[in-house]
Amino acid sequence: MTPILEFHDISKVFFKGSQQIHALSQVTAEVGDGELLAIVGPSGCGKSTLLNLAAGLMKPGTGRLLYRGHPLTGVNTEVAYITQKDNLLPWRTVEDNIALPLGLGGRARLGKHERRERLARQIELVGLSGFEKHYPSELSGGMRKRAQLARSLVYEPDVLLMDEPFGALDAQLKLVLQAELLRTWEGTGKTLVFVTHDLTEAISLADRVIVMSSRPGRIKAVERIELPRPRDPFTIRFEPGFGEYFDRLWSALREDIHQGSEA
Ligand SMILES: Nc1ncnc2c1ncn2[C@@H]1O[C@H](COP(=O)(O)OP(=O)(O)OP(=O)(O)O)[C@@H](O)[C@H]1O
Repeated sequence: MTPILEFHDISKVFFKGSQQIHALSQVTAEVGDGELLAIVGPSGCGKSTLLNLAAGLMKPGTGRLLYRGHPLTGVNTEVAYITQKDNLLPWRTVEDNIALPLGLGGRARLGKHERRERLARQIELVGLSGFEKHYPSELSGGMRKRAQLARSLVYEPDVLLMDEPFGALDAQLKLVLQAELLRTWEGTGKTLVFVTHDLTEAISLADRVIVMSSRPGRIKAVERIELPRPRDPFTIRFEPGFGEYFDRLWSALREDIHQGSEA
């Protein structure tokens, strides 16, 4: 596995007035090029902080962070980041929201025709055809997530970071969107880092699952998920082996959930 992201002995402390918050402690981990990595852990253990570091939105306190073998300095323009917050622009239509990254220049600078084609392809891929002219307030929660996903994928980033993208959705819709995400990702060779509280979701989607301890977040366990692909999130939980993965990961997670959770 060639690493695309490398966290070497990373610690991160936040200062809030006189208070110090030790978010991460000596985290060493790699994300393989083309891998789907899930990160689980109790609330407040530093999962979003890890994604913020990977996106170059903040710097590690100590330790080294490499992207494709080079130290990351500044914002990482090779990644797309779906944060927990829904940040669709309310005054733009679905189509204009999704097209936003295409207007930002860099390698996304495309001709008019290619731009229109790529936009239409992406809208179709996430099942939003017919809703191009709608505003975010006119969409359901699931549709807004789809629009966010399309906006992140439209400029074809090498790495997609997703912070609990389906956390607030009902169980059925979550399964539908997991299936769509897998269909969109499988076979692309792109890297996906996915933070979730849901162990079943982590096992269903990921090549590897990292379990973090309660704050300060450390890597507590790493499990390679050898379930076959393509996967169907509706049925994969009934595959032989799924239960064993669940039991092992849950026993790593359980004690920290009870003692350290802020939820
Ligand atoms: N900018 C900041 N300033 C101060 N403290 C912060 C900042 N960002 C994060 N923290 C603190 O660092 C800790 C880790 O936060 P982080 O958001 O990474 O956790 P998380 O595992 O993603 O949590 P959750 O699962 O609840 O989203 C928390 O205690 C949080 O309050």
